[in-house]
Amino acid sequence: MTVHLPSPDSPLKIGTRGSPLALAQAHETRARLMSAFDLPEGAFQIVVIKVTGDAIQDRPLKDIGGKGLFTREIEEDLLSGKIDIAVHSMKDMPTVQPEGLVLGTYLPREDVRDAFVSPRLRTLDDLATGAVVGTSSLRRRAQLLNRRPDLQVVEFRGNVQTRLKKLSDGVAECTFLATAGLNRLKMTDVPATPIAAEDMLPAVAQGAIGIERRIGDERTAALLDAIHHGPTGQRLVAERSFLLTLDGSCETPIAGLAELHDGQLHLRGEVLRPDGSEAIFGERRGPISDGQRMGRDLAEELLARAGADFFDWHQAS
Ligand SMILES: NCc1[nH]cc(CCC(=O)O)c1CC(=O)O
Repeated sequence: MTVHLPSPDSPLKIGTRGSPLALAQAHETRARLMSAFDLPEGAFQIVVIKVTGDAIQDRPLKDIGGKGLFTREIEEDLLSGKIDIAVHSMKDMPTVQPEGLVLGTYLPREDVRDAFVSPRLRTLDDLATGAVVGTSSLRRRAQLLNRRPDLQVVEFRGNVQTRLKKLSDGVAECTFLATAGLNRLKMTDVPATPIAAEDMLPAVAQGAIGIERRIGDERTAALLDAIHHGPTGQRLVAERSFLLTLDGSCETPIAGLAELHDGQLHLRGEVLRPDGSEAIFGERRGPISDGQRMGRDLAEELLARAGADFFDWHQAS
């Protein structure tokens, strides 16, 4: 099939949020497309889309709309044709896309691990009894409190600089960031140490960039085919199937990680009570092509072990 290539006269419009990480991811996507088809930069137009979530920095995400909040407006521009592709952090993406859109192209995954960020300390074990830690992530909060019920968790939002300033001001002893974000932003001077997945299982799809397009836009489909990273796709199929079956609202602390070893898929998953009082972990190993079934199967196991009242708390408020 001949690919109808974009050109400066008919550029491919790449939609993205305006945060430094989102821009870095859009630039990486453009660079991969340029080299796959030997195209000039002018064949692409990066369109920055202002989204509500970025403008609201002072309230917890879950209070202003949660997952989907950062993507809904971008998806509207994709559907209307203002942009041709949307580049996303897969961690922030709902498991189901709006009618008319497909999200199935992935760039090679970055480091999946969370990072322990502190100007003074190196690891979780360095935290004194009762130490104050900063995070707004329900998952990280629950995982931390599960291991260390003595810790005090305070809300921490904002960009990396804001958070580092809060740490140096003594607001908290440490915070947590995805290592992938730090790497993609080349923030080598941030005092961050990766945390093993065994100690803090990452969020589903952490470190993965996904590219969304309109169904039926065959020119774009052919372009994206050339930069798709198959192994990342196989891992994400299992992780997102796990998440879909758990029907995780943004208020349920969920972690999940699929890895490929010796031609096999290894999927680990965890659900927690928000206060960390209980964590339920499970895993599966199987053929790579069984990822979707394994994700569903593991989620069903965790749901059964959790029991009906495990998720009740979030209807109470
Ligand atoms: N929820 C925000 C978000 N979405 C993606 C990343 C980092 C990059 C990634 O995981 O792909 C982050 C920041 C963080 O968790 O530190």
